[in-house]
Amino acid sequence: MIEVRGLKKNFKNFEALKGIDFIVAKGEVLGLLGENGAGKTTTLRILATMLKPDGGTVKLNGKNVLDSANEIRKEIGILFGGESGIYDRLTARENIVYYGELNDMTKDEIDDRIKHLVKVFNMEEYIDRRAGKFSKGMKQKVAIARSIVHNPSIMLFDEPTSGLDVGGARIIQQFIETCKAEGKTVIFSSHSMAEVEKLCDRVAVIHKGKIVESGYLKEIKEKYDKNMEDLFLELVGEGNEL
Ligand SMILES: Nc1ncnc2c1ncn2[C@@H]1O[C@H](COP(=O)(O)OP(=O)(O)OP(=O)(O)O)[C@@H](O)[C@H]1O
Repeated sequence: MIEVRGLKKNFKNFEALKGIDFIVAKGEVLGLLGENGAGKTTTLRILATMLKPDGGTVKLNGKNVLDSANEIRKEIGILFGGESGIYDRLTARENIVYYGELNDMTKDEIDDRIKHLVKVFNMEEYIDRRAGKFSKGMKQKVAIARSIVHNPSIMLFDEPTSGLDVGGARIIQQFIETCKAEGKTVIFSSHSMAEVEKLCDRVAVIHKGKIVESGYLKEIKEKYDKNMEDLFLELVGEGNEL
């Protein structure tokens, strides 16, 4: 469960978040939508305890980011888009072990979990090879496996499919569906309306640091009687001049 109420964040005197509210229940996927610079990454970084909020309340599984950051980190998995962040000089296994150790797992716990993840992601052939020569798709799988080595109940994705080809994006989308099926609480940001329509239960649209619409995708689509793309453009006030 994720609860965000009145969340504010300033960078010097620039108000990046001006009082954001949304909730995501266990087993639900929330799509965070917004144009470049709207505040999506800032919101996700606060949820991931990487940035401190300046106002409002942010709770993950009932724990406040301001006083329970260490506990929260054990309950969240983070997959941010762009470079996978996999260490080229380490093998796939070593990359995953390293994250397990960062999450205070014992060697036996890590070994058991890797056995499971290798099967789930078909990594048998390359789990003990150095990551330097891996394809983007292989690196993506290692990055996913690493993000869930500690079996978190909450997953945060920031534009996870940006820059990936169709196959790579499909791996991530299927992973998001698996997270939902396993009852995890999921938030992901995206610029792809097709992806949002496919994966989300709820959406929250951010515009210039404010939520301009949020709720269940189905209800919002009924309310506006529009496809996601037209609806999004109407909400963020773009395209009207065409
Ligand atoms: N560390 C920082 N210092 C100053 N300004 C920042 C900082 N981080 C973000 N901002 C500003 O805050 C605003 C929101 O940025 P944010 O990265 O959250 O947007 P976003 O919705 O994730 O955009 P994108 O889709 O381009 O990734 C932007 O105007 C950005 O320039």
